[in-house]
Amino acid sequence: MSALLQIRNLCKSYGALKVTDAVTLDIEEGELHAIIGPNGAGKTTLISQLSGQNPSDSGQLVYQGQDIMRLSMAERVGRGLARSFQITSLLPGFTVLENVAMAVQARSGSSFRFFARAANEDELNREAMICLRRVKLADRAERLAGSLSHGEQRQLEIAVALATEPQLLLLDEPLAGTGHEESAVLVELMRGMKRRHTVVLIEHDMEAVFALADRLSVLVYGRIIATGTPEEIRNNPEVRAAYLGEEAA
Ligand SMILES: Nc1ncnc2c1ncn2[C@@H]1O[C@H](COP(=O)(O)OP(=O)(O)OP(=O)(O)O)[C@@H](O)[C@H]1O
Repeated sequence: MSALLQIRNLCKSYGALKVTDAVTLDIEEGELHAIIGPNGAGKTTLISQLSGQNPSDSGQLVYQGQDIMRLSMAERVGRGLARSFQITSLLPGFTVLENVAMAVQARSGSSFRFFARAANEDELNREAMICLRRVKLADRAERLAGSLSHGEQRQLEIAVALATEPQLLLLDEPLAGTGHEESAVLVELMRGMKRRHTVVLIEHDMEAVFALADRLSVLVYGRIIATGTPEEIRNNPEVRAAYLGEEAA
């Protein structure tokens, strides 16, 4: 069976700087695949190329057997490939529930036009509450998004992404800036998402990455130098030399 997402020779340069250098990788259905690498290795750029936010110079992206290279970000979301957006894309003056309900509506598009207005709103809120329960934020539904703690805002970002019903979810540093307790909540949440969603995760917290990932790829200067299980990556001499060092032993 072919992979859910096939990445072939994907490239991206900024002027003379080759940020994504012929990346070839298969993302298998149901796996949590972490992409790790030093600062500036090109991880965020790669995720942006997968989501369609950032156009690629060349290469191939085949999702569910179809070429998606030329599809816009919205079209990719429509096919089930979504990125969790940074906190800056949350609407701080709207409630937590409203933030998620808007994402449900964006995904559902015209299918809600046939409902009467009140029924439409009830249905949107009902679906939004399901997403909030999944990220353990149901009790914050009526709070303004801007009043949430940093960790809760990261949970909300994930709820907004889940509202688009993604099959493949791209998560860019969901633990960044979170404290110990907040990060434990988010790790549990990601563990709960495994299997149900295929996840590509970028994360610097190696403890979390090695605990969660089914497979990892190591990106250095825009090139994938290794892909394997946590055990294989931990014991790979090239990876240890280039990135993990002795601390991951
Ligand atoms: N819009 C841009 N214009 C020019 N250079 C860019 C642009 N975006 C990223 N870069 C450069 O591309 C390289 C890769 O950046 P990127 O943010 O993808 O790396 P990263 O692995 O996600 O880093 P970090 O772990 O620090 O978040 C860096 O050298 C960065 O300065």
